[in-house]
Amino acid sequence: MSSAGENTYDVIVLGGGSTGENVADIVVKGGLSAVIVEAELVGGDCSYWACIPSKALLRGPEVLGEARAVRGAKEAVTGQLDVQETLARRSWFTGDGDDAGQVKWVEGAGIALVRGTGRFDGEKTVVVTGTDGTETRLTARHAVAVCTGSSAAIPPIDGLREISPWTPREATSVKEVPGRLVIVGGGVVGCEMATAYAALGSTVTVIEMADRLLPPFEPKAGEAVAASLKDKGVDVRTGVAVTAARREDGEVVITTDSGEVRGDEVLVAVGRRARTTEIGVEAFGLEPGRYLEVDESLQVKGVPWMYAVGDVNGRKLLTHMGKYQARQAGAAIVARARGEEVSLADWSPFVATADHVATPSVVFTDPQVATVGRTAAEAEKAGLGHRVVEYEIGWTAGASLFADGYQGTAIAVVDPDREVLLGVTLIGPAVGEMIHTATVAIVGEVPLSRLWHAVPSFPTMSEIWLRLLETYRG
Ligand SMILES: Cc1cc2nc3c(=O)[nH]c(=O)nc-3n(C[C@H](O)[C@H](O)[C@H](O)COP(=O)(O)OP(=O)(O)OC[C@H]3O[C@@H](n4cnc5c(N)ncnc54)[C@H](O)[C@@H]3O)c2cc1C
Ligand SMILES: NC(=O)c1ccc[n+]([C@@H]2O[C@H](COP(=O)([O-])OP(=O)(O)OC[C@H]3O[C@@H](n4cnc5c(N)ncnc54)[C@H](O)[C@@H]3O)[C@@H](O)[C@H]2O)c1
Repeated sequence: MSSAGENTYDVIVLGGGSTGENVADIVVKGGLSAVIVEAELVGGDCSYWACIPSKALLRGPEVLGEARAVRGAKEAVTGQLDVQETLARRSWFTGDGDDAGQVKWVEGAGIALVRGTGRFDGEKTVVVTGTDGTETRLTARHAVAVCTGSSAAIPPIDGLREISPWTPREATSVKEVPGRLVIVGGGVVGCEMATAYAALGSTVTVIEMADRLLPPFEPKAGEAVAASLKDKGVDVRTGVAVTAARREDGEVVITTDSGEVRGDEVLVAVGRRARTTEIGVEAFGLEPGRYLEVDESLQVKGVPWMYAVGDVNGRKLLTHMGKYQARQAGAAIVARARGEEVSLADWSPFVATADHVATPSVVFTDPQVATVGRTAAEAEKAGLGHRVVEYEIGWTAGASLFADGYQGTAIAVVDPDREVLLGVTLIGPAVGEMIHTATVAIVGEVPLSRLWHAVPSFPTMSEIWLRLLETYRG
């Protein structure tokens, strides 16, 4: 191996996904120098194999569904989804795997980039091995931010790994739609991909081991998504365990505790694993393959110069939360480099408090599921006093204008002592754009008595806020 370079930066960012890019940007804006080490594509999973391509695949069917739900417009929708154009639009968004645009952004932001696979080689030191075997040794003056993300988990099911199942990467970068797709896992990826592939023309089977789809969400969310998937011809099997998998005459055969399912491909969507297996964290007493445990400023416990930000710490596996953590960790790194005090109190500029109490997410199924904060079950588990308020979104004038026969539910979990929101779930078409209102109310701990003065415009779906408050008052 040759040694191509020896470089010192204030901060090394290991992994140039959406999280790593943001850590580097914040520390450079704070006056420090930073280098990003990236093994694959700058931009990471979100840009090429996750959020962006999956949402691009889902948007066309969603638009058609919205048009078909309005009398007068639906008569104009006489054709079917154009599958090739849908795939082409998806590929346009991912740049067909070319990260030149993001590299340009990195350069413009004043961040150095070293391509290759990084591994710790001593305190604050990372050795990067390029594809040609060249090694570059990088040293950090202040911090190394581990932003290596997560990869698809493959459960230890007899024969499954051997049949090279699809992971979300294959599902989101598909060039040819399979006739029959079996999806193992009815969580967020499973439900979104079932929605997309049903629209793209596949015959889809979803196998979920829990007793409902989207288990961590309010039960009505999984029920509504299951009903809609079934309407679209998807075979939804809940409470079913997969016991074995094999390929037979070009087919995949998935054996479950209640019979066999056959398909052309199988997508495994049962969650994620931390990408910490081969980065040398064992040298610092950390366990490879596990999520890195951090304090509220995203500093790795027991290793003060190391930060773990984004998916790799396992706190919230969402792009926007990784980027939020990046802003907080970046601010903490800059402050500590200046010798300034870093407050770990809730909501300080250096901590990721929203991870615990106000994480929003939108599942882009039909109907959409938009949530923030705690579900009723989570409030119960945390021992928090709570009252649940529900209202049918379709009863608002805004929703009834948005779609004929609009079906949807709003669920608010309220702290009855402080009279503030603990959590909100919205289930229905286009609710994703409404959830930020709830995020602001929860982060701001806005009392319901004050929220009463936040008057929603008529006739918009936001009228749901007034209805929820009226229902709470009784
Ligand atoms: C199908 C799917 C759809 C999703 N949709 C959404 C969505 O709509 N909204 C949302 O908020 N979230 C979504 N997510 C989750 C989201 O993709 C992740 O939370 C996000 O990508 C995490 O970003 P990250 O930067 O922490 O990790 P990553 O994006 O995984 O980036 C980590 C980077 O580190 C690099 N790396 C790893 N190891 C090394 C090493 N040793 N040396 C150098 N580089 C290394 C990798 O190559 C990678 O580029 C989705 C996930 C999936 C699977
Ligand atoms: N729109 C979004 O924001 C979005 C979209 C996709 C993914 N994501 C993120 O990516 C993460 C990973 O998504 P995911 O769907 O892979 O994980 P997930 O944790 O959301 O769902 C995995 C599902 O698989 C089930 N399961 C586990 N083992 C199984 C088995 N052996 N057989 C059958 N079912 C099994 C679980 O019960 C669970 O319902 C999500 O938690 C989310 O944070 C977000």
